Amino acid sequence: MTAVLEAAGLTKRFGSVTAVDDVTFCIDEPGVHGLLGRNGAGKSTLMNLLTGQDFATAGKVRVRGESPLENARAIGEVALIKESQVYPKAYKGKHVLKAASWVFPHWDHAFAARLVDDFAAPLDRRMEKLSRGQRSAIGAVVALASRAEVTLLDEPYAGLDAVARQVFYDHLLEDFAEHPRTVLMSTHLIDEAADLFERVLVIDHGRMVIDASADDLRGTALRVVGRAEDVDAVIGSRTVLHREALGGTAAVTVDGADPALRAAATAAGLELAPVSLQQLIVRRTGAFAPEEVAS
Ligand SMILES: Nc1ncnc2c1ncn2[C@@H]1O[C@H](COP(=O)(O)OP(=O)(O)OP(=O)(O)O)[C@@H](O)[C@H]1O
Repeated sequence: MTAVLEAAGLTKRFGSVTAVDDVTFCIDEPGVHGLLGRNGAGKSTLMNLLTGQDFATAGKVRVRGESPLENARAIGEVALIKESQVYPKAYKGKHVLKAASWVFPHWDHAFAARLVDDFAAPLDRRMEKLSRGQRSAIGAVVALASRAEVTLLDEPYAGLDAVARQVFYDHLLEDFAEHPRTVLMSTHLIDEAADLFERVLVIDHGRMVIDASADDLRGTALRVVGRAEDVDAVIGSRTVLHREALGGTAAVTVDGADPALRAAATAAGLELAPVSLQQLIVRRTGAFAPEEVAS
């Protein structure tokens, strides 16, 4: 089966900055996936490479088995929605939607009209005059109504308020259920979007540091809370991702959530709590020191 998105040894350097560093991954099933990482980690650069908007310094990228740089036929099957999108000067929202309806063969006009209402997207004003949230609203309409087989969303709703973001999540899940496709979305609002993700790719200093199913990932860490001495005895030599201490009490996030740890913690009367995807990624990427990358 041909992979939908594939990168092998993908590298992009801008002078002395390695924005994407030897990244390899393969997505071969429809699903909504997260591309996460800190500011400057390389997410936008990776998305630009995946959509042929930039050239790789080294490595290979394939979208539905073909190079995005050479495959003009695939243009309507791959959508990249990004906050930094530049529009022709005279373009209004209605022009953006009209152009999108020409480019994307699966464009759904009725769905687009419903989305315009739900996001209160202004269609008759120039794009350059719109607020950040209004521009995001137009982007959200294109992201959803295009129904492109491969949809890359680079912080698509950065300007949207909480209500509009929830509208976006609801529409994405509902429409995805009826029209399965591959969606790769970058966001900094990890906890908010976490339930959407089947798989999570985390990039740090250009390197892919996590590529796992969201469920598996959540099960890889545990927070153990209680008397500091008891907590330390139970966690033993396991890797500590984070530690908070107050008086004699400690709350320790441990890398590893094996049954032995759970049993020992329960027997010691310690409190066990799951670690959210956001906490886990913050702990893992926070602990990823630049020296480790260089070595
Ligand atoms: N055109 C460019 N010229 C020089 N450096 C660049 C260019 N584009 C990106 N970079 C650098 O590459 C690195 C990765 O940037 P990128 O925009 O991909 O990060 P990001 O993960 O999308 O960040 P953010 O979450 O802040 O949007 C950064 O150090 C950035 O400064």
